[in-house]
Amino acid sequence: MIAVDQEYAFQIKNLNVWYGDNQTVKNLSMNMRKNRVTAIIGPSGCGKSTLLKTLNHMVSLIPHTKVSGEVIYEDKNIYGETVDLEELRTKIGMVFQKPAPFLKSIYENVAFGARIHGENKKSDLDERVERCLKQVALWDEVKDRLDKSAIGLSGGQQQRLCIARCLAVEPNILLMDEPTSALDPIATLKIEELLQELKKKYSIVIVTHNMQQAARASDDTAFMLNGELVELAPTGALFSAPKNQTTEDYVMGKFG
Ligand SMILES: Nc1ncnc2c1ncn2[C@@H]1O[C@H](COP(=O)(O)OP(=O)(O)OP(=O)(O)O)[C@@H](O)[C@H]1O
Repeated sequence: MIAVDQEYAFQIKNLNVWYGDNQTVKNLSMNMRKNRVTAIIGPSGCGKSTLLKTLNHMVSLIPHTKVSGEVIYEDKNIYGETVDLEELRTKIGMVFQKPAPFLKSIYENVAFGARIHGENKKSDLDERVERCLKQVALWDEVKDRLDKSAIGLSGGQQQRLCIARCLAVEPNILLMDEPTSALDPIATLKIEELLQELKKKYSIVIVTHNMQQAARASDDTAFMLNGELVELAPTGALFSAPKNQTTEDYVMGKFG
């Protein structure tokens, strides 16, 4: 019987990930709180994205990958028990670095997710599309052009649309892999503001290169180095009074 703490969206225990012979996550244990934004920071190649991809089992789509240890989500170790991967990836949505809307209308990008969730009635679909676009603060900007191609939106709008598409399938977790790295500062701030709204309903894990972003937008921050977790702390504490000297050097910009 697994000890599940309801406070946490994920409990990770002794997690190891290998790509072939290259071990990229090393004996990593940490908990990620529900309805909080957890930021994962660390230098390029330290394993941030790999860690994120273990959380929705995406890592197992990559050939020659091996995972050991536990990721407990809800009441299951998703690496120890049979899990319905389709359902898992519905409940744990993912937003990528480069916004990649479908080559469809704005409406269809969101309705697509809703249909997967089994919604087919036009009035219900309309209602859900509107609700999701409002959740990402995009509705007012697009309500008069819902039938126009999503590709005509700005990068920041496209990224908010991709988040709305995730929300349409009713996840409870959002994983974000450097969601603002392709965006300008204003669009970036909009997404960061959005996170503060979304965390009321969802648990969010964000990988970021941008330490200011972690400091501004997250509640907890995990600092990784060479596949290991160096330090996990409430964000204010990690940046102002890190316990570990290596964390301090990193957040002071001395390396990375
Ligand atoms: N599909 C893959 N196949 C083989 N090796 C991989 C694969 N993806 C990542 N790696 C390797 O695993 C290590 C960790 O990569 P990962 O992308 O998780 O790091 P990261 O901290 O997110 O890096 P970045 O900040 O540059 O995106 C790197 O050495 C990388 O080259």
